[in-house]
Amino acid sequence: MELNIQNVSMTYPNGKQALKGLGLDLRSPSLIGLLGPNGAGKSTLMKLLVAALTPTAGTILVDGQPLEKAERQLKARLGYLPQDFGLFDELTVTQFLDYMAALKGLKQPKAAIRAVIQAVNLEVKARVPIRTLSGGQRQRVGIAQALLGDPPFLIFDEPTVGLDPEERIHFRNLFSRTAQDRLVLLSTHIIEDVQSVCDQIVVIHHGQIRFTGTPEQLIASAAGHVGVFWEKDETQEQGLHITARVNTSQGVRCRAVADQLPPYVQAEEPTLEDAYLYLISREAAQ
Ligand SMILES: Nc1ncnc2c1ncn2[C@@H]1O[C@H](COP(=O)(O)OP(=O)(O)OP(=O)(O)O)[C@@H](O)[C@H]1O
Repeated sequence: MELNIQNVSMTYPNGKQALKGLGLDLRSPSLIGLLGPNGAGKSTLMKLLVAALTPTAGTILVDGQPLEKAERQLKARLGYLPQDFGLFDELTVTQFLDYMAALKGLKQPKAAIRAVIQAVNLEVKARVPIRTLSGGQRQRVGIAQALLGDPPFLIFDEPTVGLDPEERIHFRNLFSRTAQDRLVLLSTHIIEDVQSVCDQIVVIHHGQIRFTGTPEQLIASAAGHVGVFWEKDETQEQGLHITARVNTSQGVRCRAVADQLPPYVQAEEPTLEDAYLYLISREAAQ
């Protein structure tokens, strides 16, 4: 499965330009992490990819065919978890998935439902009403419906928002297993979500793509731009973007990113989070 996004722009009817001349090629198998601050344009891009919105300029190709012509084929091969996903609270998990299976036109709904309930580890909740589930369990139902029918292309928009760390780890493992033979696009602003599982990262900011590559490449791009120092006075922060500050018994220890580190900052190996913050802070400064 291959998606080519060519010079795509999206301006909402109120005049807000959410995406500006985006270009991106996505190919399976891959687990792609789409990172960006709030309002960067991540959800807009995902809505374009599932044909819930039409771009105001540019082209999206699905296996070489324009999306508007391939829309039906795309939807038949797509599992989508939108950011605001409404569940039918009075239905049980199984009843809801049965309904979704019917919408998807699945031939063997029972076996498919059993498989996805197992995949998201919700066997014990299969027969209880959705209204009784915790936030994490509801999110698992959302993921289960996206997985129904084993689609080769999956889009998850902020799937781990509101989950506790243990649930997030469970999801990461699930995504990584899922992506072995598919194209999975995962949008998030939680770096740990992409760090351990994504083979590709796309950073989007102010409606434009600022980086595409592997996590290692993003980390390498920040080498020499990350460091730590003991804060003596606040003027030291000038020209730096402080990413962490810890009060210790010996004083305040700061971590910072900058184009050029001043002599009192001791360089450190960047983490993925440092590299992401460095990229975003540079954009903000421009
Ligand atoms: N229906 C809409 N009408 C007008 N403007 C919109 C609409 N939807 C989104 N926007 C604006 O477009 C920009 C991009 O929004 P989008 O939801 O795609 O960002 P995002 O990266 O998904 O952010 P978040 O992480 O907060 O969900 C924002 O400035 C947002 O306010």
